Amino acid sequence: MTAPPAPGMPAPPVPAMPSPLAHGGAAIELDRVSRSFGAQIAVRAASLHLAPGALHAIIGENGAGKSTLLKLSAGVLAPDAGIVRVDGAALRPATPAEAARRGVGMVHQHFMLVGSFLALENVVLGCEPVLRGGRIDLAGARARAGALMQAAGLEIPLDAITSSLTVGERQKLEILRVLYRGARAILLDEPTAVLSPLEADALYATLRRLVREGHTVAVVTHRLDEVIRFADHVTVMRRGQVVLSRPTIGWSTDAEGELTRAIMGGEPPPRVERPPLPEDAPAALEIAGLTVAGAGGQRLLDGVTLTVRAGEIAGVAGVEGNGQRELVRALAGMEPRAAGRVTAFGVELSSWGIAARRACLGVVHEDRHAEGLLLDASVGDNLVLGDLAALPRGARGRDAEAALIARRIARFGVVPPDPSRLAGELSGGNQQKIVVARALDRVAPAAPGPGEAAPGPGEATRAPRRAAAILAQPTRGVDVGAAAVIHGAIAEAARAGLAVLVISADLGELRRLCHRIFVMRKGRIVATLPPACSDEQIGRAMLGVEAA
Ligand SMILES: Nc1ncnc2c1ncn2[C@@H]1O[C@H](COP(=O)(O)OP(=O)(O)OP(=O)(O)O)[C@@H](O)[C@H]1O
Repeated sequence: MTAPPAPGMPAPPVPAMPSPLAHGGAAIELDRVSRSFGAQIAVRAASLHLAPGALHAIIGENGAGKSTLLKLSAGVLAPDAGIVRVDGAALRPATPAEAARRGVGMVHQHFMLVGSFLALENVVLGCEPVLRGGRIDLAGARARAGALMQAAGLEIPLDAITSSLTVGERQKLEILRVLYRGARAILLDEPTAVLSPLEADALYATLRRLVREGHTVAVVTHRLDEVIRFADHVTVMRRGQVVLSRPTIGWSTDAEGELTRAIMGGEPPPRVERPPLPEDAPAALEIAGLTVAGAGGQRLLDGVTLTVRAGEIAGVAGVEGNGQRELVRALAGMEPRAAGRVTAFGVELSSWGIAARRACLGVVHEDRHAEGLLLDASVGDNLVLGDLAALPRGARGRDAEAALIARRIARFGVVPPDPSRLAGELSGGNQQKIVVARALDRVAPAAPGPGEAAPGPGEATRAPRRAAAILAQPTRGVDVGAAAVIHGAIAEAARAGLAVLVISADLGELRRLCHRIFVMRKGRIVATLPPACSDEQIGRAMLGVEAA
């Protein structure tokens, strides 16, 4: 046993514990790498060096080839031409297993976790430590995972069922999985798209810590403020090519403008502002006492009461998992356990079937894969899903359908503009454009379709008419240009007399677009704030913290 230091004597230095993180970083080099999918060239002769000890940001328009570039770096895809090298040696075979063996791990845009497993089981899945006799050494795995969490600054309840974790926790779990496999290079595809600003800051704190340990970190993102605040090096891709790769120091004072111009190859689009709200605008969407009980009887949505007027854009802010998903599902008629009243221009929706509800509300759910798209169906089919029966009788048929699809593709700039492609083959941002195009163009077409009349506020109707757009995370994963198009369409919907409810983790988006911001916490509306409020005010309401 060591004797305690004598009074007044300095304590002897504590020997530094070796970090449980794998040592050093893996240098990844892409040397004139190309990759096509059929006739589509996703990455074209791209060269890039991802150096250890630095955080690299990869940015660019939707469909520019960023995810493909990351997958090539992690052996998920093999290049058609060119070479991927890890620590100077070619990555052969180009498989995820070989990349992992060489210290490269990837966290995908859509998580790859088994929901019914414990978090710890997901950490060891595929590389389970086995005791003599064949039993899995969960105690050993827990100790190793715990040490890694501490070293990387991650907090994850390892004994929780994975499906009960928040999105932020699942994201951390994916990172822990990669570290557990000894990764020295971590490549993350749009990791912050699903995170609140606070969670995103915490993620970058972890990534910066890994960089300090000498790891290589690369992040694909659409959020330019993150690039400016956290990245050491930025690479811009356009149409499959690397068009710029440079350190982030030395930008002019307008770094965001410079990055936007590099991404778009031209001037950024003008910002969309909220349209004026007429003083006498009538109530269009009224929600009274909307409640959703969970399977265990707990209230996921707890008596939500709010009114959105015709022409108003109302925002909903909140830490993810505080009832936002249930609110959207209940409004869409998808929550059998929902109780309460929802009326559209005075007509109670529960008395109408799902088709009538769909004609009256355009809804975008937060998880486009689970609730928005048929990935194995064509882009065209996805763009008009649920709409064809609602077309006026004289306007049905193949030509009308093709015209509707073409209009939606053009209006929202879906790339490639080919209705026959499978939705699952489009880049994430272009998939997002499809779900937003379908919802918004249904209730607020750019120009009224054949036989359609634009909704005007006020008059009494027998059946519910187009009344509202409910949009959860409408610009998640889309580039600057596409976000401007979507914001423009939201403003048009409001000008056409619809009530618009935007649920978003992007507070800047809410403050710019909305006339009022509701804050949700534990299934309730806990505050209603003006758009001029600060992030701090919204943050305090989100967390239930009283003002000092
Ligand atoms: N599995 C696939 N099959 C067919 N085409 C694909 C496939 N994966 C990607 N592509 C195409 O390759 C191009 C680049 O896609 P990628 O996902 O790399 O873009 P991205 O820059 O990551 O876009 P986003 O920001 O929207 O996620 C797109 O045109 C896309 O449609």
